[in-house]
Amino acid sequence: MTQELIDTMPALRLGRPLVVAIDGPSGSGKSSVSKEVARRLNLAYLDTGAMYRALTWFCLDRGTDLNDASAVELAAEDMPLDISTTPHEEYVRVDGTDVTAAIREPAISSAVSTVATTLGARTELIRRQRALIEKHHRRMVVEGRDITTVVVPGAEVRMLLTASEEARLRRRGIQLGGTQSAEQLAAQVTQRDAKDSTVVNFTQAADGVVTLDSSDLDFEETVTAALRIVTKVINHE
Ligand SMILES: Nc1ncnc2c1ncn2[C@@H]1O[C@H](COP(=O)(O)OP(=O)(O)O)[C@@H](O)[C@H]1O
Ligand SMILES: Nc1ccn([C@H]2C[C@H](O)[C@@H](COP(=O)(O)OP(=O)(O)O)O2)c(=O)n1
Repeated sequence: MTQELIDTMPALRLGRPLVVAIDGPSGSGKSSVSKEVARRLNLAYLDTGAMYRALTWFCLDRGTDLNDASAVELAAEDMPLDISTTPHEEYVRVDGTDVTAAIREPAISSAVSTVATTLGARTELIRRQRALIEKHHRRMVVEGRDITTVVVPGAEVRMLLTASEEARLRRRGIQLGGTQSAEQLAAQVTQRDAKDSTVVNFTQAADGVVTLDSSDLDFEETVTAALRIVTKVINHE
């Protein structure tokens, strides 16, 4: 299946730029699906949410007041961040400390929206995201909330991955090993999305952005549907 798809994509074989931008709400499957799409298409991969999470970890670690916008902006500029850009290995390091697991803790999930709604911090992280995309010669799957609209509006492929709220809460619950109550899950998914939506729109597809609703698809079906969208868009079908 993948090889057949790749054979129909001259843009992939010739090494031309191919940015696949994927946005969507929490629990829609962005990270897992984007990573698998990158693996199958042999592209680099960037999880921009992990950058906002790393900045939140950095601020909390050094005692920065998350409600002090200038301090958070300064922290964004100061943060020595080393993040994986391959779908084959996941790591996030801040000033040499491996924070890969720590940034997924509920404490970070509850604090990250405050950091992500600090506009100065966004400007700095977006600058770093664009630099990483250029470093990889614009051959990358990039996922987040504002990739299709702000970070790379000129991406070759732009996709909004959605799923019903019920599906997203269920998936996140399973992912966290059933450790979270319904209230905790709602705080980490629904309420966080509501707060994040105040600075970026990831609930409606912008012009030229293809919506993929994964509510009734399993993981493999979602990956296949995403690959079909890539093929279709770059082959101008
Ligand atoms: N289509 C799908 N059907 C069922 N589970 C899925 C699907 N897509 C993703 N998942 C699972 O849902 C969980 C949340 O996905 P994740 O990629 O972390 O979402 P996001 O990055 O959008 O928050 C993961 O455990 C993932 O394996
Ligand atoms: N491009 C992005 C990516 C993430 N964010 C924000 C929104 C989220 O609350 C946090 C963490 O993002 P992440 O993708 O890890 O969140 P989920 O695990 O999908 O719930 O960062 C953002 O504002 N812009």
